[in-house]
Amino acid sequence: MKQIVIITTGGTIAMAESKENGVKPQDPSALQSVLPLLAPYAHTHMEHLLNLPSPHMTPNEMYLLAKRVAELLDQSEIDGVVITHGTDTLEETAYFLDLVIQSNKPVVVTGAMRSQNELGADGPYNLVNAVRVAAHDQASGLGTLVVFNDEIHTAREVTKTHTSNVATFQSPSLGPIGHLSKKDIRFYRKVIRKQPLPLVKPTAKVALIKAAAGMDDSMIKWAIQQQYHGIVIEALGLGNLPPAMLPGISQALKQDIPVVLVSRCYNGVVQDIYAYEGGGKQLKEMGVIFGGELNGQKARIKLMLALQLKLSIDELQKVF
Ligand SMILES: NC(=O)C[C@H](N)C(=O)O
Repeated sequence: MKQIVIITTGGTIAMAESKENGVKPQDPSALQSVLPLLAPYAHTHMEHLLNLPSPHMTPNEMYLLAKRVAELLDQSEIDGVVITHGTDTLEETAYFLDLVIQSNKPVVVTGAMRSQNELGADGPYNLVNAVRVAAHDQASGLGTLVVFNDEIHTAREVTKTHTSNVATFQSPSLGPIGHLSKKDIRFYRKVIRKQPLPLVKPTAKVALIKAAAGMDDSMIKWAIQQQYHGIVIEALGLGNLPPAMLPGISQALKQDIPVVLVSRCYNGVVQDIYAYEGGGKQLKEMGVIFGGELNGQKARIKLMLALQLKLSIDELQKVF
């Protein structure tokens, strides 16, 4: 039987609801009540690393978590790691791990939409499924996975799509890479992993700005004044911006602040196709980095990590 370590970090899966006080964190040891349910699938051990609502997670906690995951996976007797996490920033932590963990052993992130004492609590079920996936031979070499509501998603593609539904995690462009049924687990496609980035403490400040009709460059200029080290812009459609945002972008680039462009559309990649003012062609010529299929919050995590490498704009474009 495989040996899987479960690291708890907080989130609704570690919370309970009271009628007077709403949903709040609990003693994380309550999660250990799930351990007997895991016995048919793997030998498990639980470590309580953090007990945070996931809006309190920062890149520093992501780094501490990644270091612990890497340390555990280096041990030959450990076959995989499962992490329980709040769902609000789960995709950011999962993607952070995906970018920095070198090991091919399974890393699976899960959580819950309903806390421990709510009707239909999904935490225990998701945790059992996460351990089932982490103990599965085909889960190796796929990067960090997110297991939720009977589905297996890659950290690169998955995003939280619903404020409350238990089917909140979706991979809009490509769908899940696998499904769990009562009897088995099916994987449907392979994953092409990129070269991992170094596991370093991310100290760079990266702003995330969403474009909208009629916006100007005041937020970009504010980010420059506040000495942000990088800026991610969620652009319109295929990768286009209102012209009034461009002077701020030029200023950022002149001051060697990289600007990464992704789309506010949740499907597809950004490309330099449109040739009108503010269109992708002009942005590319200015030196804006195109962030492919990533959403804004993930491009921000990647830029934070990539900035530590002190790369040129051209080299940064290759990383993206
Ligand atoms: N379902 C959840 O876990 C949401 C919670 N607010 C969190 O992210 O910690």
